[in-house]
Amino acid sequence: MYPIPYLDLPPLGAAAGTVRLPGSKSISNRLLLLAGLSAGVTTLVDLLDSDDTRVMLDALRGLGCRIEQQGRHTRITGVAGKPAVLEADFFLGNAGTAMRPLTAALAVISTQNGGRYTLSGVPRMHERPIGDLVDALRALGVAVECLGNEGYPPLRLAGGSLLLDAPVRVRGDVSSQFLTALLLALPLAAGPRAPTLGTDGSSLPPEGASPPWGGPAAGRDVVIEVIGELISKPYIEITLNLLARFGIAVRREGWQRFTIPAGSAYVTPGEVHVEADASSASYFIALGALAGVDAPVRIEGVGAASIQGDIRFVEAAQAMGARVMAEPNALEVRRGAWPLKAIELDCNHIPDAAMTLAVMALYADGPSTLTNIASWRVKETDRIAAMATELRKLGAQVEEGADHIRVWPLAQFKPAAIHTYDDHRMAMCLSLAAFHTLKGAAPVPVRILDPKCVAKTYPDYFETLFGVVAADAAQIPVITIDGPTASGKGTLAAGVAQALGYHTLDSGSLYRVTALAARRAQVAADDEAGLAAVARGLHLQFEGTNVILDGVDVTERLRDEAVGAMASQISVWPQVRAALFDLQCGFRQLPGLVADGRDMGTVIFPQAGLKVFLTATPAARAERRHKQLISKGIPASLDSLRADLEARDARDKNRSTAPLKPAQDALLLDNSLLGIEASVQQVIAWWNARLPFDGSAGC
Ligand SMILES: Nc1ncnc2c1ncn2[C@@H]1O[C@H](COP(=O)(O)OP(=O)(O)O)[C@@H](O)[C@H]1O
Ligand SMILES: Nc1ccn([C@H]2C[C@H](O)[C@@H](COP(=O)(O)OP(=O)(O)O)O2)c(=O)n1
Repeated sequence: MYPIPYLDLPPLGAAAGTVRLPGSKSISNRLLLLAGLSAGVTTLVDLLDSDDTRVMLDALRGLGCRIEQQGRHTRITGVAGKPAVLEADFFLGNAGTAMRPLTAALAVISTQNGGRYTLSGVPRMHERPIGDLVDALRALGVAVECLGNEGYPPLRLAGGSLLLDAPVRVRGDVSSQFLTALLLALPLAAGPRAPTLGTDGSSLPPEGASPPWGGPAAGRDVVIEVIGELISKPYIEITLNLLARFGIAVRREGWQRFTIPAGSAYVTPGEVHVEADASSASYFIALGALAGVDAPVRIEGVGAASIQGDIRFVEAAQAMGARVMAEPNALEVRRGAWPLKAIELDCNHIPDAAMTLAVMALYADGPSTLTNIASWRVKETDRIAAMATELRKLGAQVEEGADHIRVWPLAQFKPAAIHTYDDHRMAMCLSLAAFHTLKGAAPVPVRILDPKCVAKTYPDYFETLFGVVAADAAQIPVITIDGPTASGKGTLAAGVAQALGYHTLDSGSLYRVTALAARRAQVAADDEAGLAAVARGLHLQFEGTNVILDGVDVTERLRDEAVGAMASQISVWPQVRAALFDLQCGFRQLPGLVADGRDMGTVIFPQAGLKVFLTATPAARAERRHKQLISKGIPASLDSLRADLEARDARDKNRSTAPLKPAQDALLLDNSLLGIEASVQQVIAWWNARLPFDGSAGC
């Protein structure tokens, strides 16, 4: 995940490779609730790990479920429909898949155990309507109070008595999640009730409940009727499918009437595998259609056997020209028609994945129209408005209606800072606008603001994307920071890289590790050919900022002054420098690089977008190095450090190959009196001034 204010995507080219997607959010949260309501232990394999599932897990813990997580397995010990917790406040973030079903389940439970529960979320959650569910629950006899605006969370559930003689009626034309919520919760009311015993052993109704409080001993049929035309039917199919796996065989008459049979009780199936998220697959299906030119983009974890409605996004992508090969549990996607073919599509059956089509439409051969998408307006944000606004920033012509969007193709993209509205799908969809595969168009980058919003369903989305796309190396941004020893290059490079989500190259560590390996192999500091052979033969791995030599972490060893001194000596040899050239260039990877050393701007990355030459007075640098060593418990003398540092400066500056000197176009930064954070901010400001994004766009 990139927990940074913005992530810049350079122009992207071909895509190929395999992605393994995280588990489905819809399936994960439904399974969690069902497992929590069942008796006994349910093991969920490959459960999605995201904000929304964490919210649901926390709620289940709050109800008294035991949760154990180990590797790919999550074990949930359910409360058998009877949580002992009678009062609790649940904070559910912006997770609609937690808010709706938990509201229904806790409503029924509160009528049965006299419990008092409140459910709240982030401000956006309090703007997302839940009135249709509240109306249905009130008609059912539950005391539901809207604590803010009527028809919206936060809610208080305060018992009541269930009136089950007439069918429960719920609207189905705004969101199918209300029906899902009732289907998941009402088996609690259909099953046989064990009587509650008074202290004297007599059968008592729970406090606050009026008869009939428990229903007949054998249970009763619970009938749900849908008012209006039910939307997003595939999500109801998922709900029914998962209920069946927990032993609840709902009888369905068309899409209007659903009967939960008398005596129903949640029975854990033991272990359940969570299939990958079909909505998340849509970004990689689109990727294949846009950029799967030579080899396919292979998507594992979801395929033709999926129970998720969004798998039908495949048909939409095919209609736009994608070539898709579907296996039961995997998909392979390549570009077919190019440009893509414009479509006009009723997207009621794929509301979430359809957002991806709106961005694909930029690459089509005419205007594309997506209809029947009114539900977009009540999602994480008003997605029709948000999509129209952001596509227009890219330069596209967009028509927006109450329940449709029309997008015209774009010949030349504008660099844009894309707002994501705390909506994971906005971030993931709009990342596809970074592809520049249209003939004659100048490639431009895309800035995604608040990229961490993808954590809602796909925390590693961008890392996965970068794993399967290629970019022209010249398009991958590089910032170089050169300067003398102890000027703070490494510290500054790390700070800048962290702020931008970029990789780092500590080139000095490569000279240091060569020096260390040479010492071990007893190759002398003046044996140029021998040293170059050592450099070429290094077996290195990099784990974050740690350097692994021959399988051993040598990061700390590399900082020894003796190793540093030898590094300075051996770095004068042209053959050694040449031997390390390709290794250094290889660090230029998506989404960008901050490289520090002596010749980053002059020799290794002469085309870098920003070159900084960092200096500080010898006194300040000696002081810093002294502090650094003392803090690590390494004894050091300030005078000898300064003498050593000046000798090293002289050697680094005066060597004939790649001497230490500012590149002609480098910006000088003397940080003798400038703190670390201020130095980082200065470099970021210089960097942003060189980028084509509108600086006022929220970062
Ligand atoms: N701007 C600064 N002000 C004060 N101390 C700094 C500053 N930048 C870095 N330092 C400190 O100086 C020491 C040397 O920094 P380092 O990044 O290792 O230098 P280099 O990579 O140039 O050898 C570290 O202890 C670091 O925390
Ligand atoms: N790009 C580079 C990086 C380092 N070197 C050499 C010169 C330095 O004295 C050594 C060690 O570099 P390093 O950056 O780790 O050293 P300091 O932390 O600045 O003391 O390697 C180089 O010649 N070219």
